[in-house]
Amino acid sequence: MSGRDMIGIAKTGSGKTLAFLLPMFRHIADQPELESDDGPIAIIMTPTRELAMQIGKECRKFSKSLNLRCVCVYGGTGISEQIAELKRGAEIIVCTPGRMIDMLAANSGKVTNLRRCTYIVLDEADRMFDMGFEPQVMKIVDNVRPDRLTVMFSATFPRQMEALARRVLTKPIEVTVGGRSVVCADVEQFIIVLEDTQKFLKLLEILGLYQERGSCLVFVHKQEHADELMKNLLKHGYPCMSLHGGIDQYDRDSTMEDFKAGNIKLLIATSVCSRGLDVKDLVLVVNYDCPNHYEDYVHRCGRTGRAGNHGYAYTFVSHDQGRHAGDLIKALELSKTPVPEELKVLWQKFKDEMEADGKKISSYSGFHGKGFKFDETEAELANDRKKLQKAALGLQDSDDEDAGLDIEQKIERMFASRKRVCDVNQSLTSLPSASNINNVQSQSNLEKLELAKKAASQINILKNTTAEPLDVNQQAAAAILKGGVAVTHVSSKTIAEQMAEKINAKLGYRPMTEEEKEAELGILPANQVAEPTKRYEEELEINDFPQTARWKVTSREALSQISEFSDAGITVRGIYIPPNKDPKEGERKLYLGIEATSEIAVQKAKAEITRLIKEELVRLQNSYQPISKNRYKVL
Ligand SMILES: Nc1ncnc2c1ncn2[C@@H]1O[C@H](COP(=O)(O)OP(=O)(O)OP(=O)(O)O)[C@@H](O)[C@H]1O
Repeated sequence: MSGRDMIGIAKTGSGKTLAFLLPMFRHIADQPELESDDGPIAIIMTPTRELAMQIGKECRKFSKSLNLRCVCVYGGTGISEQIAELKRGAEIIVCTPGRMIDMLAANSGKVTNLRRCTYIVLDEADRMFDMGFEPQVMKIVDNVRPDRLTVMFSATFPRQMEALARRVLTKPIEVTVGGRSVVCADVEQFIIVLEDTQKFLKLLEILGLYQERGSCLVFVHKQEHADELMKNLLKHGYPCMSLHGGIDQYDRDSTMEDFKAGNIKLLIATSVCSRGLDVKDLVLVVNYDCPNHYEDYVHRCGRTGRAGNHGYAYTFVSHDQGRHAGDLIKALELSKTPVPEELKVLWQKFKDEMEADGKKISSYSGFHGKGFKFDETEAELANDRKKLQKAALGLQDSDDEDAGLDIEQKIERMFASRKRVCDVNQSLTSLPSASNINNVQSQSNLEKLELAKKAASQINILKNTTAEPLDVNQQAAAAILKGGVAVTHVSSKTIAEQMAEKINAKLGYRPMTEEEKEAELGILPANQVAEPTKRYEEELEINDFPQTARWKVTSREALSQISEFSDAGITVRGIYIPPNKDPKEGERKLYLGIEATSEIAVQKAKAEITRLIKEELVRLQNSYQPISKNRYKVL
C-alpha cells in the first residue's frame, strides 16, 4: 500500500490474490483516467492460462463496481476477441507472458502498449523466473517505466530464484507470512511407499474414502499417464476428466469450469494444475506420480486445505524412487508431520546405493558426483550439455518445471569464456589470432582508416540495394514495446558511420579525435592528447549448443544486430566439431569472438548472445508437441 516493491510469500490458499488486487485497485484509482489508445495501468502475469482466467474472474468481482475494465490475455485461444477487448481499453490486464508479447507487437503496436503501465504483479513469481518464462517476463518488464511498482507473490521462493527476481525490483520489502516454502498446516499429508503395480488399487481405495466428501485431484507426471489413468478410472465407474498441456485450450477451459463448478468431482492432471488453482470443496489431492521437486510438492498439496478448510494429500512413492524421498522428508519435517519409517528406510537405501557408487548425498535431494572418469567440473559440463541437447530435442515432459533452472549459468559454463584486455596500439602487433587483422598488421593507422572507410562504403552500398527488413522490424518492435510509434529511419550516412566504427573496432583502430588531429598538426600541446584506449576481447564457445541455437547467433543478421546494439565487433571463428569428436591439431571448436573498446560493449554483446541462445532453447522445448491434440478430446 505504501508504494514499495515487494516479495510476498505466504502458504497456499491463504489469500495472496487479494493481497495484490486490493493495493492495485487503490493504485489505479490514484492515476489519471485512461485516454483512447492508452494501454493498461496494471499488468498481472501468471505462469498458466488457467490461473490467468481465475485471477481475471476474481478481479472482475471488484473491478465492475469500481468502473474498471479487466481483460484476460492468454494463449491457446483465438486472438481476435482478446484484441477487440483490448482495443476498447482496459485498466487491468491479466496475462500469460507469451501472449502478452504477441499483443504488444500486434498491429504495429496499435492494440495495446506499456506507456501507462505503472503496476506489475508476478504471481507465482518463482515459476515466472525459471526457464519457461524469464525471457518473456523480462521483455515486458524491461519496457515498462523504471519507476513502476512491481510486486511478486508465491508460496515458495527458492533463494537462488530470489536473486534473479530481485533484478526487476527496486529496494523491495519481503513479507513472509507463516513459513517459506512449507506445506500448509491445514493439509494432512500421507506418504505411501509401494510397488508401481499397487498404485491403481491404492488409488481406488483412497477415492472410496474421500470421493463422497468433495472434489479430488490426482496428479501424474506425464500427459499420456493422465489419459491412461482417466480411462482406467472410467472403466472402474469413476466419472472423471483429464487436464494437461496437450489438450486443446477450449477443452482445458471447459474442463476447469466443470471441475470448479463441481460438475466433475475427479480430475487427473499434470503439474499444469499445481499452481494457484482455487477449487472450492477440493478435499483430496493424490500424487499418483511422486513430484520430482520440492516446490512442486508444496504447490500440489496446496490445492487442498485452502481458506482455512481441512484437506488431505496422499503421495505414492515407488521403491525405485528413493531419490525423491529426501524432499518428501524435508516437506514433512518442515510442516511438523511425523515421517513414516518406510520413507526413512527408502531414503537411507538410496543414500547407501549412491555412496557405494562413489556419489556424495547432500542433506536432502540431489547428490554431488564423484565420477570415476570425469573430474567434477567435466562431469557437470557433460551433464549440462546432455540436458540442453535433450531440451533442444524436446525430450523432456512439457510440464517439467525442473527443465530450465539456472539455464543462464549453464549457458555460461558451456561458453567456457576466455577474456583478454589489451592496449590498442600493442594489440595491433601482438594479437595475430584476433580475426581479420593479420593482413593489416604492418599498415599505418592512416592506411587502416582508408581500409575501414572503403569497406564501410562497400557495405553501405550493399545495404542500400539489399534492404534488411529484420533490422528495421526489430527497431520497430522495440519502439512499440516502449509504447512509441514504429517509425524507423536510418540514413545511409549513419549506416556508413556505424559500419566504419565496427570495422575500426575489429581492426583495433581508434580514429583520431579532433584534438588529436590538431595536436598532430602542432595546433594543440601534446600533453593534452588523450591516452591510448584499450581493447576488450571475449571468446564464447558455441560448438555444443543445438544446431538452431548456433545458427541463431551466427547468422549475418543476428551478428549485425548484436553489433549495432552493443557497439562490439563479433566474428565467427573455429569450425563445428560434432559431439564425441576431438578437434584435430590446429583446429578449434566453433566459437564467437567479441571485441570492443569498452568492457560494457563486450558484456552487452555477450548478454544478447546468451539471450538469443536461451530463447532458442526455450522455443525448442516449448514447441515439442509429441501427441496429437485430438487424442485428448473427452466426449
Ligand atoms: N479474507 C478472506 N476470508 C475468507 N476467504 C478468503 C479471504 N481471502 C481470500 N479468501 C479465499 O481463499 C481462497 C484462496 O485464496 P487465493 O487463491 O488468493 O490463495 P493463494 O494464497 O493465492 O493460494 P496459492 O498459493 O495456491 O496461489 C480463495 O477461495 C479466496 O476467495
